Order: sequence, then structure tokens, then C-alpha cells
Amino acid sequence: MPNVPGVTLNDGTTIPQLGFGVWQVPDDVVGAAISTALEAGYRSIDTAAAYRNETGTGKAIAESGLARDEIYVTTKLWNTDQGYDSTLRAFDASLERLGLDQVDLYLIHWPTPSRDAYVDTWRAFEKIRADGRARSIGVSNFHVPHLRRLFQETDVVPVLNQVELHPNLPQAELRAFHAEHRIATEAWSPLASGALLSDAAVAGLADKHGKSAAQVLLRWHVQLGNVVIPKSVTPERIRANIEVFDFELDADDLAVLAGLDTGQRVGPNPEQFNG
Ligand SMILES: NC(=O)c1ccc[n+]([C@@H]2O[C@H](COP(=O)([O-])OP(=O)(O)OC[C@H]3O[C@@H](n4cnc5c(N)ncnc54)[C@H](OP(=O)(O)O)[C@@H]3O)[C@@H](O)[C@H]2O)c1
Ligand SMILES: O=C(O)C(=O)[C@@H](O)[C@H](O)[C@H](O)CO
Repeated sequence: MPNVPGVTLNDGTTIPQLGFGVWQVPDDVVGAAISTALEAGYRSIDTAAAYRNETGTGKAIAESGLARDEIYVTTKLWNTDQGYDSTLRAFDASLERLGLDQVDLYLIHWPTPSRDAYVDTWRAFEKIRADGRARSIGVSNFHVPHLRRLFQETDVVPVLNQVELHPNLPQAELRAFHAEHRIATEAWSPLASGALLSDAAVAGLADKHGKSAAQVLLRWHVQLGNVVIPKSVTPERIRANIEVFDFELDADDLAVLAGLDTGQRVGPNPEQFNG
């Protein structure tokens, strides 16, 4: 069983550095994928109301035979539920579907700036945390101006910001801002949703280390200090993606991966995305 280190958050809690993402995994498939992941040693699951698989996720956790405090559960508030009262209702609904009375981490999924509701939404998150129904609260797809507004207009600093991040989009400025404000960086689409798996430079490093392209990319995230949540529904890939704590990328390897910085996104730009 791989020994996944924990990342300590600014509220004193700890999140496993490598977890399991379940976007685009249907509710009737997610149970088998999560069971394979838990057997392989994952202890953190990343879902969202928008993924429409919280029910299957909660069932897999309940049937895992593991104690509740052995599994770190993250879910997210979808954009159309932003606002103080609607957030509290949406959170109740997520807990109901998950079959839990507490999540470890609750995230605002996108800032959706044109809606201009994320500050009120964050105040509802502060209440949810104060009531002990979420151990930690954080955000996703927030940029520096969005984070600064929370600092200026609310009380609790997010523990974590989950953003698109991979060697094509290394987010160096945002990571530096996070470090300055003790906000953990969590990488979504850490494999660029698969787009970087056929990259020749990555393949070269995979050959050098006798590892897969996916393992090289995930090791890169680990060495940058990112929390990372690869997704797969393929059992052998699920098992392989956590086997990244038994090798090290050297300075030359990191320079090769730094050369892949194109700024290219696989997902929407948070400044424009108001879905
Ligand atoms: N907060 C947000 O806005 C946001 C946005 C996107 C994603 N996320 C989170 O981040 C998680 C991960 O991102 P993602 O799902 O976009 O993409 P990803 O983890 O970067 O890549 C997943 C894709 O790569 C394939 N894959 C995984 N491991 C592989 C391996 N070892 N070899 C070859 N192919 C492999 C998967 O195929 P198979 O499944 O067919 O094996 C799938 O097509 C999501 O599941 C979700 O939890 C959050
Ligand atoms: O996976 C997530 O967490 C997402 O938020 C994404 O699915 C976006 O909704 C999608 O990329 C919008 O096109």
C-alpha cells in the first residue's frame, strides 16, 4: 500500500496529497471505481453536486468497511446554487445524497464573476464550517482578485483553491500567491484530461524512470507540493496512478517539464465561465 503523505491546511487539518477524482463518472459506475481506488490505497475522493454521482460516492464509502474518518471527502457547490440561503439548501442536499452528516472539504465550484454572488456564498460556507458540518472550506477556479475580495469582505481564509493545473498550465503566479497566504494548491485535470499522456518529452522521462507518462506527470505535481486528484475508471490505471512515491524527478527532468508551459487550458477560463 503506497504511503501517501498529507498536506497540512491553514485550519490545522490534513488532506491526503493524492486523491481520486470522479468527474464524468456516472452514478452507476462510480461505486466500482471508488472501491478499486480505496483497495489501492486512495483515502481522498473529489466529487461535486454537478457530477451527479454523490449518491454512488456515498454508497461506496458506506460499503467500504473503512471508518468514516479514514476517508477524506470533498464536494462542491454548483454555480446556480450560489447565494446565502440557496447555498445552505444545496449543502443539505449534498449531505443527503452522500449519506453523510459532515464532509471534510466543501468548495465553491467556480467564482462566476458575472453572478457576483461568491462573497455571500462564502459567508454561508463560514456558517457551515462554524456549525461543524464541513471540517474545512475552500474554493475552486478562483483567481487572485476573487481571493483578495474574500480577504477584504469576509473572515475565513480558504484552506485550498482547486484549479486547472498541469505542465501546459503550471499556474506559477497563483501558486506563489497561495503560498504567501497559506492556501493549498489542488490541481484539477492533472494529466490535462489525458492530453499530455502522448507528449514526446513526457514519454522520454517515462522511459528514463521506467514509469508511465501519467506517473511522471503525477510525480511532478507531488514534487511541486500540489494536492492532486487524477481520475480514471480503468482499474490498472487507478492502481498505477498512486504508485508515484517510489521515484524522484531530478532538476533536468523538471526543466524538461517546465518547457511544456504553453498556457493552454483544457477547461474554461474562470474569468469568462459563468455556467
Ligand atoms: N474544480 C473543477 O472545476 C474541476 C474541473 C475538472 C476536473 N476536476 C476534478 O479533477 C479530477 C481530474 O481531472 P480530469 O478528470 O479532468 O482529468 P485527468 O485526471 O487529468 O485525466 C483523466 C483522463 O485521463 C485518463 N487516464 C487516467 N489515468 C491514466 C493512465 N494512467 N494512463 C492513461 N490514461 C489515463 C482517463 O481515462 P479513463 O478514465 O478512461 O481511464 C481520463 O480520460 C476530476 O475527476 C474532478 O474530480 C475539477
Ligand atoms: O469538472 C468540473 O468540476 C467542472 O466544473 C467542469 O466539468 C466544467 O463544468 C466544464 O469543464 C465546463 O465546460
